Amino acid sequence: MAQRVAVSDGANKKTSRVRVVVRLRPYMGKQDEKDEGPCVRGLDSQNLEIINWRNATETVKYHFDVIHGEQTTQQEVFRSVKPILPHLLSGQNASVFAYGPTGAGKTHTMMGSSDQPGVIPRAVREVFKLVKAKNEDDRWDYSIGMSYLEIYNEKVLDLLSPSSLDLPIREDKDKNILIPGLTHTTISSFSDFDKHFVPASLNRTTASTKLNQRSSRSHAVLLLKVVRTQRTLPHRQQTGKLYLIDLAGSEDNRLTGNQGIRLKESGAINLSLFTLSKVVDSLNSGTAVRVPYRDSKLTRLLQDSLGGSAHSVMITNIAPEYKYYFHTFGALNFASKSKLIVNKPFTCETVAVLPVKRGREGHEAGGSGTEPQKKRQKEERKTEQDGFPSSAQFHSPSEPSVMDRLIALEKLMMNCGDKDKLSMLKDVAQSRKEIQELKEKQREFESKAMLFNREVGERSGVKQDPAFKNSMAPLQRKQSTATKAKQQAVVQPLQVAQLQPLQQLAVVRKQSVCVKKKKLSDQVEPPEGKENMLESCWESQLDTSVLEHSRQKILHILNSGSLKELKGLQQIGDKKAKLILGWREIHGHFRKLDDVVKVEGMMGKRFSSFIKANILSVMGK
Ligand SMILES: Nc1ncnc2c1ncn2[C@@H]1O[C@H](COP(=O)(O)OP(=O)(O)OP(=O)(O)O)[C@@H](O)[C@H]1O
Repeated sequence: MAQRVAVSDGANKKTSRVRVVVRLRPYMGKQDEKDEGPCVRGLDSQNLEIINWRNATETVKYHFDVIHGEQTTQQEVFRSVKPILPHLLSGQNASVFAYGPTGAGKTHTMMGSSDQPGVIPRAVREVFKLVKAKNEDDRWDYSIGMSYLEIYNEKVLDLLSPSSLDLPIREDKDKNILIPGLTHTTISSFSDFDKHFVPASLNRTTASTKLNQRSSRSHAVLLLKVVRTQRTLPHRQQTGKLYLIDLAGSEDNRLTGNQGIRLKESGAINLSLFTLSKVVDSLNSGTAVRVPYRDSKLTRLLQDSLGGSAHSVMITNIAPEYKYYFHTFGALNFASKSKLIVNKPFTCETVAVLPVKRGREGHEAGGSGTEPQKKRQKEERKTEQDGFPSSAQFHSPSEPSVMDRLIALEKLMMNCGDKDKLSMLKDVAQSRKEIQELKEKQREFESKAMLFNREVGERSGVKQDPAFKNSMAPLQRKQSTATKAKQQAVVQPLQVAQLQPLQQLAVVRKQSVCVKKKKLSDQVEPPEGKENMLESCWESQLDTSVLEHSRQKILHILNSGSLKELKGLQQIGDKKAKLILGWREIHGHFRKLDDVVKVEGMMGKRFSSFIKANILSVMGK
């Protein structure tokens, strides 16, 4: 039996945060989807941007430890994992897990194929290499063992012993997570590992869905244990555990076409991933009384590898296609939260009273030591101290209302119950439809604006947030070839003209009512007595297409303008601009200009005066 030794090594107190790596896979879908362009793209080795779902002219930018673009090789991805592996040899835990939507490349990243091996085979090979190097000049003996399990429908199944039933997850007095009855096999070389791993992987539950022909329906966890024992008395023993986890993908059943058993699996997958996000939330908040690890088998198992004792790397896999958009967005938000978690590595050490058993087959029998629970729980809740910004700061949209909207959406997605989440997904689908309609309107409006600009020989310019400036073309959805074929009209990119200052718009009026520019601004506040006449007939004197154009311009500012842009409208001060932003937060977009009456204080005369002042102002300028 091994006796536990308390570890009080000062060096072990240093914190280690979860490294977050994002991998964008290449296009896998149809040509049509490729023609639309990506909804997300890397900007450099640490930053990426994704289209803002509420306003396609904006993008949301994230900062991560590493961004691996579409062309990244398996070897390059492994470079993000390699540095944590040496910790195993000194009794510390480590974990690597792949997270992301179904079909985004998690299994490719973790398992890979024979010609493109993924993180798991590479990590195992590296651990053997490290041990070999140590063995030559060390005072310790090393042994490596493996376990392999899947969590399917909230059941823990032993992949090395497929006939076994659901296994319990236990915790020892030192908060080590154990699975009594789980096969633990000692392995002596990489080929020995391969011999067990390859057939066991075939036992994993997979099925075909609309999004992925071979979709993992379970979370697969490979556990690699490195035990080192001192050659001389007192035969100290240290155990380092490495979890390599290929999570099942987060799913949208409308996209996967799941029904029956697939739907049930999907429910279990989404629920456990949802719990994982709640755990991340609690760990980040630093105030949670209870981190809900126990709410799912997955989080229970990850307890000592996330926010616990391990060095962790999370690889977030994302896909470029628009159909993955909301899952990609969710995955990025989840990933940016994980950056805030602080792990406290520690050395897990025991004293070997009896000689170490080196049997080929065994069962996980007990824990190896950890530091006291209270101290660790306290440490788990601490947030990152290393100067990285919070998730809210990572979202760097160009103005606060957008950021608030994103945070609100994120909170809703993360905090609502499973049932609510489904209705939330419906809402999101509805919003998506509305965005599409709005975009159509915007395109129509922009092509008109372009036409006007050409007529008056004005040059159009694109307003761009300096923080987002780069040499790349703006990220925007293009029409797929199929849609293009259907549509006759020439559509200008969304960015053009949409964010132009009002001044740059052309003024086109009916010849009969052509009023000089200066006079127009006078008309905003008409002389007494003439107000009624102007109230009733000013609109009828204007060219209808110009009128409509101006209305659309104002509507666009109302729907997507920042606080500053809203305050640039006539008769909108700070308070009104905030009320408009607030209305947008709750209700979304104004469908038509007249909807602005729904904003507090914009009824009756105020409304007509607001409309008139702004239309005339747009035209006058
Ligand atoms: N970086 C990549 N390069 C080339 N092909 C890739 C890459 N990433 C993924 N693929 C391919 O995309 C498809 C889906 O990938 P994969 O099965 O790894 O997704 P997944 O995220 O594990 O999905 P699920 O959660 O449904 O299991 C596979 O055919 C895979 O080979």
